[in-house]
Amino acid sequence: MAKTWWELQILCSPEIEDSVFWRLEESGCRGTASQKKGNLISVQAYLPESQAHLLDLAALSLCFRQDAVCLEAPLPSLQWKLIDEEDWSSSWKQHWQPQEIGDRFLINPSWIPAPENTERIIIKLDPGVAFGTGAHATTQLCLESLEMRFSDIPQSFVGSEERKEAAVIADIGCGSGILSIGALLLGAKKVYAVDVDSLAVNSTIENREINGIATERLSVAQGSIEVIQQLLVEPVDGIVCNILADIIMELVPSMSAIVKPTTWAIFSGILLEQSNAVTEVLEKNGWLVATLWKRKEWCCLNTRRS
Ligand SMILES: C[S@@+](CC[C@H](N)C(=O)[O-])C[C@H]1O[C@@H](n2cnc3c(N)ncnc32)[C@H](O)[C@@H]1O
Repeated sequence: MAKTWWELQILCSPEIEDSVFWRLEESGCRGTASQKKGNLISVQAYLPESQAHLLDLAALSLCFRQDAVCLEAPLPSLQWKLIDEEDWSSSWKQHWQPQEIGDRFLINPSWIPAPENTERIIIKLDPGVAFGTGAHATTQLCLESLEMRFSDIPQSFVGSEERKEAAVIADIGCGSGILSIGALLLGAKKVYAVDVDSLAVNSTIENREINGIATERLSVAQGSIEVIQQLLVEPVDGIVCNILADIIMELVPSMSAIVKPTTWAIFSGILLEQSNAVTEVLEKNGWLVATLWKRKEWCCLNTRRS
């Protein structure tokens, strides 16, 4: 049976854009994108009809309004309508534009010609319904951390074995595959990408093809760390894991099975107020938090084995 989606359109002030994204993410929305509309931000998101009733949408609208009141921002508006599967991707595509991230990346929607006169590394993406367009702070922090890992040795890592030798990487919660592809384009030798969501797995496979990456360099499978463990010949050199804090804390103990003494890891998807709890779990499991990078209310922990 054809799937139907709620198309949500939120018109809000820039101060609450991030909390709107956060609420949408928590509600299971996919394909979230935003664009400027005068002084306001228009945020578009999609939710499978089966996952939300009208009352849920009304509750979501109330949350947006409460957030705005807390932040003393103008009240946002939320409109919704039902659309068919065929319409949702074409509708969403109009709202997503190329975006520069960090010093080196340009995320280019696959249906827009990529610029030729750029020195940036171009990641071509059609995330479909998977998370990972690069619009979210948590993804940006990971891409920037990967840039750092693959750049010349920053002072703080002099003497360590981290950086370019870190060639085999695990991407846990790959979504659209944006981080896997970013790591490979920066010079990683091989990435093992996993996601519990089959739609994300399909999206990563599709984006692997769009970017002309050889199948053997990007292995994609449905599942989580246990799947990587089965596929691995030897421990990984690096891990990227952009999932919510609660899930990260659950997964950390089983990561020990895929690492070696020099493995580094980038953990993102963590709200600032959750960073202490995550750090505690990491330290108990043999990780040392080297740096905490923050953007808006999110943070990303750059770690290595202690
Ligand atoms: C926030 S998205 C990150 C997507 C992409 N890596 C990025 O950085 O934009 C988190 C992804 O983790 C997946 N996920 C959630 N729990 C997971 C688990 N236990 N193991 C593997 N993947 C998981 C979700 O399906 C989702 O695609």
